[in-house]
Amino acid sequence: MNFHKFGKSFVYATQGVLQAVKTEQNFRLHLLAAGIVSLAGIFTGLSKWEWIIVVMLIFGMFMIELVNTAIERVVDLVSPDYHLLAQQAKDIAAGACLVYAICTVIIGLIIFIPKWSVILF
Ligand SMILES: Nc1ncnc2c1ncn2[C@@H]1O[C@H](COP(=O)(O)OP(=O)(O)OP(=O)(O)O)[C@@H](O)[C@H]1O
Repeated sequence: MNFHKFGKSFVYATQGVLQAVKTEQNFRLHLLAAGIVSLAGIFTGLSKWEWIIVVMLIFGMFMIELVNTAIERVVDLVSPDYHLLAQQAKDIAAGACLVYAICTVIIGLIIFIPKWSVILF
């Protein structure tokens, strides 16, 4: 196993994440949302399995946003001018983020609402 190559891949991947944090407002919004959900989880008191689901949803959102950003970059590179396929590629990639975000909201509500109703009523 080539540890030097592995180390370099890790550095490049970290650079990619930092690049997305620096340039993508949506990514920073997801970071903020992740912080709020984590605080809500701490104050609500989630079980181990609920935390596992919440952490998977949060990191899944980061992952899909990174893939979306990569698609946007490639589209901008190969099609700086207007093209219907470029539009569709960007819109479909954004649609994937939207679908996943809706999924996280639904699962979040399923986890949190019963706990909040016990606390409140
Ligand atoms: N080269 C292109 N050809 C056709 N339509 C495009 C092209 N680039 C962008 N668009 C359209 O404009 C929308 C916004 O694109 P824009 O590049 O401004 O933002 P983005 O890269 O999708 O997102 P972000 O603002 O997060 O970087 C796209 O979803 C797509 O519908």
